[in-house]
Amino acid sequence: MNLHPTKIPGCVLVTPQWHEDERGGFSRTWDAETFASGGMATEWAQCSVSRNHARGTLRGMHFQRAPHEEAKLVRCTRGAVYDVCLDLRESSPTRHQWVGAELTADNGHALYVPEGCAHGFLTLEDDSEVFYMISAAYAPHASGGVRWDDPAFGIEWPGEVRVIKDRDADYPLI
Ligand SMILES: Cc1cn([C@H]2C[C@H](O)[C@@H](COP(=O)(O)OP(=O)(O)O[C@H]3O[C@H](C)C(=O)[C@H](O)[C@H]3O)O2)c(=O)[nH]c1=O
Repeated sequence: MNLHPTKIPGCVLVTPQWHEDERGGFSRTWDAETFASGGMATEWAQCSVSRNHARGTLRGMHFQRAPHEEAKLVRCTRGAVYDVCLDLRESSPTRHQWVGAELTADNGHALYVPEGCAHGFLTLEDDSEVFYMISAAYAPHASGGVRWDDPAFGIEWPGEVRVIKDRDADYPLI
């Protein structure tokens, strides 16, 4: 497993280090010691999965309000998604900046989204599935969101948004 810091402090691309033999390959996807060395979550409160029927499905941009902020390790376990971390931390030097990564079942890449950032993804294939490891218990009353297409952020999505929940489409512009 390799950690690749991004321009957003605390947001890390995690890539597999395959141990291959005639059967295939094996790679670590998370371990407490490595994540601790990177200042990342070493405990998880829940794991969740998101299934998406169609290419062009957008979920996001979601965050959890204090004291229920979530750190997330997000990976695509079927198909492909374009995953985005958006920095909303008041004191961050990269506030309102974003990073994106193509996560696919084939590449095995994962994006670590630190607390205080919003997260969202656009599916790039039909029947794409996303697996989350999340550092805090689900707190629906603390959920919030910002617009995927807010010009204040300028997120460059690599495809048409064809399916989006009204709740997500109707978040106010900041
Ligand atoms: C997030 C969540 C949802 N739910 C239930 C609540 C609803 O009945 C149903 C769908 O919830 P929602 O529409 O909020 O799911 P998404 O739009 O995929 O939300 C997620 O999408 C973005 C991209 C994220 O990063 C978060 O993981 C999360 O906000 O699952 C739960 O029971 N537990 C949970 O942790």
